Amino acid sequence: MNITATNLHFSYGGDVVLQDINFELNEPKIYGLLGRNGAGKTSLLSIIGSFREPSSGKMLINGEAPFENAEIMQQVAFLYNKDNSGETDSVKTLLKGLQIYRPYFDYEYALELVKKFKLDLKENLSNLSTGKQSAFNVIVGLASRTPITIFDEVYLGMDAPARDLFYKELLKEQERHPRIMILSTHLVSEMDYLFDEVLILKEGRLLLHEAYEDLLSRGVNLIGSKEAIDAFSKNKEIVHHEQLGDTFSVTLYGEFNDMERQQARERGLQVRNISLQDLFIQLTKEDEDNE
Ligand SMILES: Nc1ncnc2c1ncn2[C@@H]1O[C@H](COP(=O)(O)OP(=O)(O)OP(=O)(O)O)[C@@H](O)[C@H]1O
Repeated sequence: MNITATNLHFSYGGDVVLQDINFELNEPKIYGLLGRNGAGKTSLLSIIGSFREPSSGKMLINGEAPFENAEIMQQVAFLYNKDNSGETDSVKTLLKGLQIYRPYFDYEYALELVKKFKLDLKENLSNLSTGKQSAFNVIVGLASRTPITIFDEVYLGMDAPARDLFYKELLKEQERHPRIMILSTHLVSEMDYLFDEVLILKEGRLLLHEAYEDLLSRGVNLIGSKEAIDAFSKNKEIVHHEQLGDTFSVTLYGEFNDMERQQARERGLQVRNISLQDLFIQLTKEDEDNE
């Protein structure tokens, strides 16, 4: 399977929500889609999930536009925090029903997960707690085994042990049945270890798309004297800087190789790699956050 976005734009009425988005996801990997509130994550995922159409440009799945495309829709599961208040069916009835239109759905596996997440099969979905309804979405996404599975912040209602269970199941599933999994989140520090690749949206634009390992090696924090820091941040992208008394600290984004690290240490600088969460915060900072 592959997902390709080319010069994709999307607006709600007159409001531009996504601008000039270009990327290709073509391997069965776990992709983390990060962005601050309102960055456009749900809008982008709903286009992949056949819920919406781009205003211009293209979103193609295996070369075809997903919108109202029945064949493609069977290959994609888009899970989000749905309002289930009108739902009158039990968990069991709903899971059984999914077998009809989800060709890869594994009912036995769904039952296994129901036990693990401690859901009551006979209970109406609408009567479950918020966290258990989120767990239901997680179960549907995992057991659907669709070649493209999208979780749009479904785990937000779940408590920490339940989220942990989800992450573990996700990794096991990915090993057994590799697929394109896209997870949107702002729980970056909790989920970063899951990601093979990371996409960051900022104000409707794709800021970056990189392998997680590469991304981590690009974020470096230097602490020390102004002179030494200035020398080492020349020609680098400075994403954050601050002064604490006589000590300066900068966060750089870009190649910072072993030799440069060694030289920086020799000049008395502390050199630290930064976490994806820190990098995310620095890269998606708005101008007013710096004031
Ligand atoms: N149904 C809608 N009608 C009009 N504007 C909308 C609608 N849904 C979203 N938007 C706007 O689109 C922009 C992007 O929203 P979107 O939900 O895609 O962002 P997000 O990154 O998923 O945010 P969050 O992390 O808060 O869920 C926002 O400015 C939002 O106000």
